[in-house]
Amino acid sequence: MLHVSTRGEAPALGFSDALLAGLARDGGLYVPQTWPTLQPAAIQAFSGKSYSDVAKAVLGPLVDGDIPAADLGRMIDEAYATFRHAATCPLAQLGDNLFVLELFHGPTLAFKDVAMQLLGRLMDHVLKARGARATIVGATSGDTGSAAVEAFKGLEQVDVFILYPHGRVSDVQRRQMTTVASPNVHALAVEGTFDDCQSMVKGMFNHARFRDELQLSGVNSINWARVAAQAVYYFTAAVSLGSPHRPVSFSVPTGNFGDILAGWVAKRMGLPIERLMIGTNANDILARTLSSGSYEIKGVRPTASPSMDIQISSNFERLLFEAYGRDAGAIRRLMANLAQSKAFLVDAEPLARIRREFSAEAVDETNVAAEMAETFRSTGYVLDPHTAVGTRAARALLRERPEVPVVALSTAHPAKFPDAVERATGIRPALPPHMADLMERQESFTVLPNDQSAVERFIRDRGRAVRGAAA
Ligand SMILES: Cc1ncc(COP(=O)(O)O)c(C=O)c1O
Ligand SMILES: N[C@@H](CCOP(=O)(O)O)C(=O)O
Repeated sequence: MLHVSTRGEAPALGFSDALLAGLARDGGLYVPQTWPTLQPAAIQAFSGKSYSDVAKAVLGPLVDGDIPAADLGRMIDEAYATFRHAATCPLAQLGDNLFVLELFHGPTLAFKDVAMQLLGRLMDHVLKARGARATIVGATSGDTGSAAVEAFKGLEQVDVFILYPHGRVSDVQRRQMTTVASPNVHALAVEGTFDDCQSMVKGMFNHARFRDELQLSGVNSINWARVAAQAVYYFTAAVSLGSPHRPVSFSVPTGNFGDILAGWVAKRMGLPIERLMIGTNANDILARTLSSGSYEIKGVRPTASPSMDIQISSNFERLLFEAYGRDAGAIRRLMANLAQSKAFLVDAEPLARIRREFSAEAVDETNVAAEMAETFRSTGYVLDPHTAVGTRAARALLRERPEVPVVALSTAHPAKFPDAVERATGIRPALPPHMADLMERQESFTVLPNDQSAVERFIRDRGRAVRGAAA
């Protein structure tokens, strides 16, 4: 199976090449040329299976033999053996037809581990098979970075550079990135926002000489393999609630749109998902876009859910590509408008298509705190502030269709955001034992200006120094 770019001007690539490429050479994002589908009987057969076995069945047709099935299966088993829960991603019930899908039982306590534990193994496997090396650059608002550092630390084939917004991630998130004493891992505190970090990463991919010289690779959800791996938990959750015979809706705390796009992919592959609810925090660009059709960047506001303090939702481009009937020219036009005037207008027909499958709800800071407090008071369950956006938005779906179960994705463990959780609930959640000494560990990071050439210079010098030392 080949993968095509949403902008239509980059070479079509197989799964392994798309995995290493990250961003397409025309600035677009890779998607499979066609969507494989799973028949209802195959989906029903997931009932009672382990998370790893469902992952093999869902990812098999997406990888399509590009990595031998036995190797893929072994890497899937190893990736999910790192999770601390027997079900990998268990469901908990908060109320009538309201469920939370706990995606935070991996090593760094956020949903990113689900894909990243596999991605690290896949990349290492492909690079070793080719006798190649890669320089991974990633932008993070806190969680992708920690998951990437954990998944790639100590690997011989890669140097990892993670850009995060200086002073805008939680202490736990920062320390997860800055206390890993591994020579191939570099935490870069950029004097800017997450959006600045993300556009610098995209800028590096679009700088052909730098990209080729350093053999750049990406671990953000611009990398198709990230989204593919995240589609799996929609299947496990829906099947445990009676799918494919019973439709289920999902509510997803959303920033870069990768997680909810994975739900759309699961639906495209045959999972009967009724609605996909985009939950945003006060950075509500996607909620505004769904209601008005106008995607308009207004500047980021810091919130209690910092990982979602994002304006440029990269993966929305993949949805637009589908909503425009895979018209890459239309996507190039929208993205050129975005680059030029920080806005674009979604045309009426594609907007209607998006609205047929997606709803959106913006949850402001008062309601995020109220959701954490009320949920704790009524159920004893402690939500992290990102998950609270998802459950609050889920309640809006339930008001419309109380008979359809809604699964809110729980994207982070509350201990990653102890200050916000304590303010809302009075409870200060403890870190799990494997991270108990996190606050005492020695930190190492470099502060860099919000300037692509300065960051490129650092990466070029440091990558070379590391490779020199290893030689
Ligand atoms: C804890 C948490 N929740 C939600 C999100 C939003 O997910 P996405 O960027 O895939 O929309 C993020 C960041 O990606 C996150 O770290
Ligand atoms: N919230 C994310 C932002 C990056 O998202 P990604 O899914 O595209 O990697 C983070 O925690 O870094």
